[in-house]
Amino acid sequence: MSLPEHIHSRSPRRGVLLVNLGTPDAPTAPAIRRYLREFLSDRRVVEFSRLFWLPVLHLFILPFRPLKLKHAYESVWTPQGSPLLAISKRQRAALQAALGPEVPVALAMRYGNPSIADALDELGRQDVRRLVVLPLYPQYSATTTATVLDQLFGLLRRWRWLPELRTVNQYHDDAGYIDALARSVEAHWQAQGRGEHLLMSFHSIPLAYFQAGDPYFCHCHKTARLLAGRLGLAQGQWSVSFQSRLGRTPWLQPYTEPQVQAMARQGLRKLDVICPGFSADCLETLEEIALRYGQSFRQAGGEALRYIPALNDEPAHIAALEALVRRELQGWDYPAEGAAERQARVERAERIGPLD
Ligand SMILES: C=CC1=C(C)c2cc3[nH]c(cc4nc(cc5[nH]c(cc1n2)c(C)c5CCC(=O)O)C(CCC(=O)O)=C4C)c(C)c3C=C
Ligand SMILES: [Fe+2]
Ligand SMILES: [Fe+2]
Repeated sequence: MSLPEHIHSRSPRRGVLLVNLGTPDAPTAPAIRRYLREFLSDRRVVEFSRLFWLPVLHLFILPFRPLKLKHAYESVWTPQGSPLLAISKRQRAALQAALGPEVPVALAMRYGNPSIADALDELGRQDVRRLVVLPLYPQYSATTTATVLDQLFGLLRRWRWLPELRTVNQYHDDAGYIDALARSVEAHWQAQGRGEHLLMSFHSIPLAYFQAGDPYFCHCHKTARLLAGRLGLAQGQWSVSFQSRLGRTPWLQPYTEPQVQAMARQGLRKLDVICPGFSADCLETLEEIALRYGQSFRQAGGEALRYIPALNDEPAHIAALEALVRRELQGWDYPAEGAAERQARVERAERIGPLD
């Protein structure tokens, strides 16, 4: 007897959810304030006791920081909006093209818009029942990857019929990712000549989080080692630093800005800087590194800090993301079993018998 066709021939629809950090809706103080309020109220990001932190946030940060950040955001804003969102949309479209229309790809931001809630609804409407979630953070951190998953699982608590889920935890040592980084450095060297040193700058996190077990610092160093190896760089030709710290507690070191200044003072003229932890260019790369630290480097006597763009929607990057997603999708892609295979399996189970 054979089973009716529909029982084994149609498998549930698969889909992909890309998630990045998020960015304000506009380069204005109110929009930046809304964004920072959501971001900096996240307990995964700021672990201080709420009793201490909420008054500090609402009295000392939210009234002032948006006014300062407004100019920074204005300096990088594009006709398509915030660079982070504009680039993320291109990444989504490119990955959608690579995977084909059978596997819908949605984009969400952990803070701000488009929200994870909206993206989940969109995937639900497309009848997706098997979902691969790819947070666009190559190095795992509780402050980034984990909070994306917290938010996702929190939203799903209200769903009756949960989708099957696979989550990509990190891809800091993935061959396709390292290869895409190496190609982008080589393309930069081709176009502008080789700098005297390659600085790999990652977003910092509070030192206490590392000491409590966050693997982020180790992931950053492994990415850097693999990239240097792939580029054939010798010791002294490359180094690692950490940028974008906030507040007064110690964060992962060495800090990028003093590092860049020290290199200029030691006589370095042309410095190449790459930020491998940022899958898309954003305020922290375009304004902080390229503009601000570029200036600090020149003021300290350097000639040029050459920022190497993030992987963005480079074909090698999209190919790497596609491979990560396909690896997860493949487990759901098993071929339907024929009658003979099923019979063989039943006989094998009978030979083993009940193990009482
Ligand atoms: C206060 C704590 C913060 C932690 C911890 C943190 C970790 C972290 N952030 C990124 C990636 C990005 N951060 C960006 C901006 C940004 N980050 C923080 C604070 C922390 N980040 C703030 C307050 C801001 C806003 C800007 C500012 O106030 O300086 C961005 C850019 C957003 C954009 O709009 O372009 C990214 C991307 C990572 C990867 C990370 C930990 C590993
Ligand atoms: Fe950040
Ligand atoms: Fe910053």
